[in-house]
Amino acid sequence: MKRFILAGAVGLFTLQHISAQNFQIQPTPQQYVTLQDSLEIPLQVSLITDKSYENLPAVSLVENLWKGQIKENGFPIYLGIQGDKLVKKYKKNIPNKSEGYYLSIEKDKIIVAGADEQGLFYGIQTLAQLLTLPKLPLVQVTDYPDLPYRGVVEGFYGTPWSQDARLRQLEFYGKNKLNVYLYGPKDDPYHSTPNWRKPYPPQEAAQLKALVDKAKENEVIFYWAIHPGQDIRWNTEDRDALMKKFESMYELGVRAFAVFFDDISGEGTKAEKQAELLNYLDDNFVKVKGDVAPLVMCPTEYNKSWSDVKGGYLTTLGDKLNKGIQIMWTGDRVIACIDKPSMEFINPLLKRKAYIWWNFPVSDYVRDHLLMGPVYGNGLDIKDDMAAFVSNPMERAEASKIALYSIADYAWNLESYDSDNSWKRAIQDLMPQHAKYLETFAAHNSDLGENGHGFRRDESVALQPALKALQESYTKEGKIDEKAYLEVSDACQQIILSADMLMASKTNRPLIEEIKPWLIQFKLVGEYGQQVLQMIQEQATGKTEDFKETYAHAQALQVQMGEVDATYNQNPYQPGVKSGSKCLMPTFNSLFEASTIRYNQQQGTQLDTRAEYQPYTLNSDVSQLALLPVRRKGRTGAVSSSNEVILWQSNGQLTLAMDYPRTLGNIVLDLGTLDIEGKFVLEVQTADGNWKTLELKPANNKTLLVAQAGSEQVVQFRLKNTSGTLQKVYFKRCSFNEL
Ligand SMILES: OCC1=N[C@H]2[C@@H](O1)O[C@H](CO)[C@@H](O)[C@@H]2O
Repeated sequence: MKRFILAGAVGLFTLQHISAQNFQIQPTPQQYVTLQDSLEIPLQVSLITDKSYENLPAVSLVENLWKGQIKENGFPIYLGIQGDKLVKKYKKNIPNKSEGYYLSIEKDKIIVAGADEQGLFYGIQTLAQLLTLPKLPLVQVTDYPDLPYRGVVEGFYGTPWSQDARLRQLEFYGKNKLNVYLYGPKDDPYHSTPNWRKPYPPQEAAQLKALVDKAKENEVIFYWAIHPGQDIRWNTEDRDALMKKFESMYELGVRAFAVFFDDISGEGTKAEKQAELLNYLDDNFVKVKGDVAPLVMCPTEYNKSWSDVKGGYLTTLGDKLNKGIQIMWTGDRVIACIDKPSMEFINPLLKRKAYIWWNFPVSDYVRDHLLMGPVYGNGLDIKDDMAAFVSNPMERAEASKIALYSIADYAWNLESYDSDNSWKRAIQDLMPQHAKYLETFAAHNSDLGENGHGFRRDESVALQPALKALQESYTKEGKIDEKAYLEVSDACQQIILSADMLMASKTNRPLIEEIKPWLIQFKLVGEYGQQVLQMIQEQATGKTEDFKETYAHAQALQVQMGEVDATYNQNPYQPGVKSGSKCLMPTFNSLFEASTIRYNQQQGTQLDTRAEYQPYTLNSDVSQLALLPVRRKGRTGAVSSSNEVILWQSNGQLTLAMDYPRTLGNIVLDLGTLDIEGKFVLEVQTADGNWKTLELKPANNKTLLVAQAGSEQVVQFRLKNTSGTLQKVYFKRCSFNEL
């Protein structure tokens, strides 16, 4: 951010943190100048503004800030928009940028002048933030966004956000200067196949109307998206059905529309047809209505790893789609940070700036993890390369706000973005009373764990050196690094304290309710860490009589963690509750095992040394399957499912190997189709090394297939594409149970 030091008649304007708390305006403004002075917050104000602004969101916002204290002879606040007589003399101060504003707080008046009505609204939002300080600092803020569209696409798989969660989100977007919300929850049947052709029933329609109104109040463009591709027919009947659906949404007040063609297969994936349909909508709906925002579309090839440039899908869209239509892009992979090379690849193909759909903090492919860490990894030098930056969040709306706060910060002012500083402010904003505790929780609940996309995040960053030192000194030499020991021990205390304080918090209950399973687990992780620290201490100092009980206590905590993981959040994809899974738990488990091994050696005992054990190993030469994690719960094993279409090459295979021969019961598959005859073969290798084919039978009225593994012990099983050609299937389920 550019800050100015101006010396002038009224003395040196110097920069200072406006108040002790290192207060910062959010998002970080392009320029602000603070004077060496402040004023008491005016108790009564008078609004001087053009008559026609009465119903503007900006004016309602000011009226809310001084509820009932708007009086004729109050402290004057001038509200204007570039071109008004009222703010004529500030003409040169108002940035010539859409959504820009100039805010000046002076001894005898406040001026808020917007480049447009959105800018005026944002100037008031900034004023609202300054009003949270004890006194109003004298400032001059000249501000505007780097990107024209910034916001959220509710585009994840899983439980759609509730009405209340969405209303809170829209308020949050207003406060953080995010101006776009794209409504596209995959599991809303009226958004996607098969009911996209039907109008919303009255209750849902009323709820959507309420969202549209709330969005308007917060200067957020409410995009309603449709996801017709899985069963759309390229004929006038479906085209008219789509127009009719758009019309019904327009009746509800929707003035911005999107068409998503992601994660589909078959007829709907044809670029020429997609372009033809969108141009038709553009010419016959958007342009006819005149008050509708530019169309946004999500392509089927929405990331580089899936695009076949020579195949021409992207260039067809780039060449044929009307120039005003925005085209979304998730980057080099489904889940990837966005940088200059990514933009240099896609923009020439689309012949326009890509509209970035950033798949973070979405967690619908790692549903047992929370993504509460800092937002980092996107380029700070690409503000002129993107048409938009919208985030696809977690199905947990409140928990997503840590990331969304920073995404707002990044997208408004890329060059000044500082991920760690922004993350801390996001946490402070979400839970002012318990920021310290929420920061402890968020710091250790940020990585995704192993996943099919291979996307990872830092976790437990501040504690990593101590964890590493403790683990190395003990596992290698049986010695205890005292400094590291104390640091980890304090951290475990902090973890337990934070979990308890957050679970009992009276503020932000919606957030606490969302993350409660993870808070329960987090506390157990802290307690487990304490017991493991005691185990290595007792083993190293020869306190053998205590070791056995501490060991038993640690095991009891392992059992409880297993039960939490088996009880909460039991979705069919990545069930359970993982916490501290990248650094804390692996370290504690390795110390548990190492101290038990040493104890057994010392005492000649046979205590079970396994902390948590994974007997199944996945191997695959199908790239979208190769990294999928395998989970074991009790006697059931399951490969994590994928949301997208799998390009399964001919002879491609997936194998699941056992650590030693085991007797399996059923093997259950769901490839999104029953038509696998002559396409896929399932075989098992028995302990004698022979392979035998298993018969897969439909198991329900959908696409589930089941095979009996037989009574012999199995070393591995394998699913192979024997069709001789590429197969496009889903990978919704691959699970098995041990007898
Ligand atoms: O259009 C981009 C896109 N569509 C899918 C895909 O990204 O992966 C996301 C993360 O799994 C998922 O939430 C989304 O619905």
